[in-house]
Amino acid sequence: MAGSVLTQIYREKQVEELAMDGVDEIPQQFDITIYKPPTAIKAIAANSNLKNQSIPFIDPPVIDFARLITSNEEELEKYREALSSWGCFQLINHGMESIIDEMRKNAKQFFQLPMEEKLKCAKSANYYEGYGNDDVTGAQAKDWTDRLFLIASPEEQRKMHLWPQNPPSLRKTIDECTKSGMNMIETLIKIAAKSIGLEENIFLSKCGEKPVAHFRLNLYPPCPKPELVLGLKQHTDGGVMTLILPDEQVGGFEFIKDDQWYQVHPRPGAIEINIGDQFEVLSNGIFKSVLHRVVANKKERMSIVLLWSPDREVGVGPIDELINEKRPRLYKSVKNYNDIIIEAWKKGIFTLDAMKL
Ligand SMILES: O=C(O)CCC(=O)C(=O)O
Ligand SMILES: [Fe+2]
Repeated sequence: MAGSVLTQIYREKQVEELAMDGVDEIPQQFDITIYKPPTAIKAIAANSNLKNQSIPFIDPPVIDFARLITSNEEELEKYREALSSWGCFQLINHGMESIIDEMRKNAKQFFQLPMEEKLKCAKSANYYEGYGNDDVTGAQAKDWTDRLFLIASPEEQRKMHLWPQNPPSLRKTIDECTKSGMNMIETLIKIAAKSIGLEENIFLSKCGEKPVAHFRLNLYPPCPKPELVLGLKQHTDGGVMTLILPDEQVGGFEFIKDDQWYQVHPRPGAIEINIGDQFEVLSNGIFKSVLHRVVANKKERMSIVLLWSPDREVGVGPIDELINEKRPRLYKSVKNYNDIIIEAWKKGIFTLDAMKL
């Protein structure tokens, strides 16, 4: 294909190649001291100076899935607190251990392939799916990461030419991981409704027939000057819930709680779950979408992420049951939240701010 020949000749290097070149100086386009966060993000990230500040550790709530599904009162209370005050939690006893092992093995094998092989799935400049770095405008720094980003569900929306053929089991593993991850998230969404005294299908029934799952394999190559870059800039996830398989050896995930950044020690065996913007919108602000980022490191780090979003054709807004005199409607209703996310991501503004009435 002529397009791919051009990509081979003119393409920018992937972050992994910069890391392998052994660059001493961070290329300007990654340098967060040159490209400052846009205004909206500046206020909240005022205390986010990475150079001179050590970020305190915190352990987000640990939720036992096996206990949660039996409607154990204590677990439900912890879960409600995680959804409404933290925006993130760690899920244990989830039953996904073997597929997670398989997924991590396959993801690692993919990133270890020669660049030429990975570039068979290269993303194009103006569209997010495929293998490569993210798109930014001139106003912000690029993230120190290479990722494979795919729509994994519904099946008919998959773009198979962007799905790697190597390692040979990767496609099947992503498929299985998507199916069990989506089931898990849908169960968690039901229990979230029950935890605040609502009928269990109340949120899911507003998300349409064909929820969307985005799948991301993130590689954060070793960085010679981690204090000058971010692995992934501060953002909220746009969907309802996100399932993250963090690197169990190398930390880097940080999030904001009560206006303070915290870092998390990866907990072996746990799945990290984030609440996304559309759960905050559906719950009229009761559940909190968590602002988070990934810092860079001198060591390589890998994470695997599944983002669950409503059907694109469905308008998502606060549910009637959570709007009343005491809690007036906070957000408008929109379709195609993904388009809003991508535009906001490029401009560096918060998507939720664009949703406020
Ligand atoms: O790498 C991580 O731990 C988090 C990744 C993340 O926030 C994302 O892909 O949206
Ligand atoms: Fe995220």
